[in-house]
Amino acid sequence: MKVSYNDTPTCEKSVVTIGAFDGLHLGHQELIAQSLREARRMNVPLVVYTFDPPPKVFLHGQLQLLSLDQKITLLKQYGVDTVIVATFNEQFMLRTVDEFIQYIQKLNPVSLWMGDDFRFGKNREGDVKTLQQSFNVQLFSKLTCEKGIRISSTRIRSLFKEGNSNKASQLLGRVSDHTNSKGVSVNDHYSKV
Ligand SMILES: Cc1cc2nc3c(=O)[nH]c(=O)nc-3n(C[C@H](O)[C@H](O)[C@H](O)COP(=O)(O)O)c2cc1C
Ligand SMILES: Nc1ncnc2c1ncn2[C@@H]1O[C@H](COP(=O)(O)OP(=O)(O)OP(=O)(O)O)[C@@H](O)[C@H]1O
Repeated sequence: MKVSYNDTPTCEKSVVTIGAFDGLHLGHQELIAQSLREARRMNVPLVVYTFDPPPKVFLHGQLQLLSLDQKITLLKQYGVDTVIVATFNEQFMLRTVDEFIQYIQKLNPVSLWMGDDFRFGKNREGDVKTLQQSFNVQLFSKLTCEKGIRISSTRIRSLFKEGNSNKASQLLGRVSDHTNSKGVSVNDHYSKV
């Protein structure tokens, strides 16, 4: 797997998915598995474009579920071909919708895979409709738990804060414990992924 930091390589063709993917929970895993199936069907690489730190960690000081190294290790295990890591900071946030679209265009995506709530660009001005003007966007239905509640990084962070690491681990699809004071994950066991 290739990892590219703060640089968007040029691809002849690709399938792309974009997001913070903090925790790489069961919903993220489904989205990546579906994107990977499509990439294999089209015989093109799967590119995951992600942010470090996750925007909600940078902007709102939320608990970080996975370090960058852990996220990269898992993405490799899932069979992703290329990961692009964008350092998320004040400077990156100023990039406009058009600038970001130009970066993604370098990947020549045959399709972009994401949930319908994806936002991007300065002041979060871009959304899925904006992307649809330039790309073939495949919207992915949100995976829910058995009670019908959407699985999200936010929900998993809350579960850890409540001390419910069993339920959090269930939604992550692997055993994980967040017991240190900085909220950086410890004791992650990848064997179940
Ligand atoms: C080029 C770019 C600029 C962004 N600028 C902002 C911003 O000004 N304010 C903000 O709250 N989020 C900003 N974001 C973060 C997005 O709102 C969002 O968190 C990110 O695209 C990840 O999507 P996800 O949270 O669905 O994984 C920006 C994202 C990108 C790609
Ligand atoms: N439960 C889910 N099922 C399928 N796709 C999901 C699910 N949750 C998020 N996604 C998708 O994964 C990509 C990355 O999402 P993101 O990193 O914002 O996850 P999140 O769980 O919504 O995080 P947060 O709760 O911090 O907003 C987006 O395209 C998003 O729509």
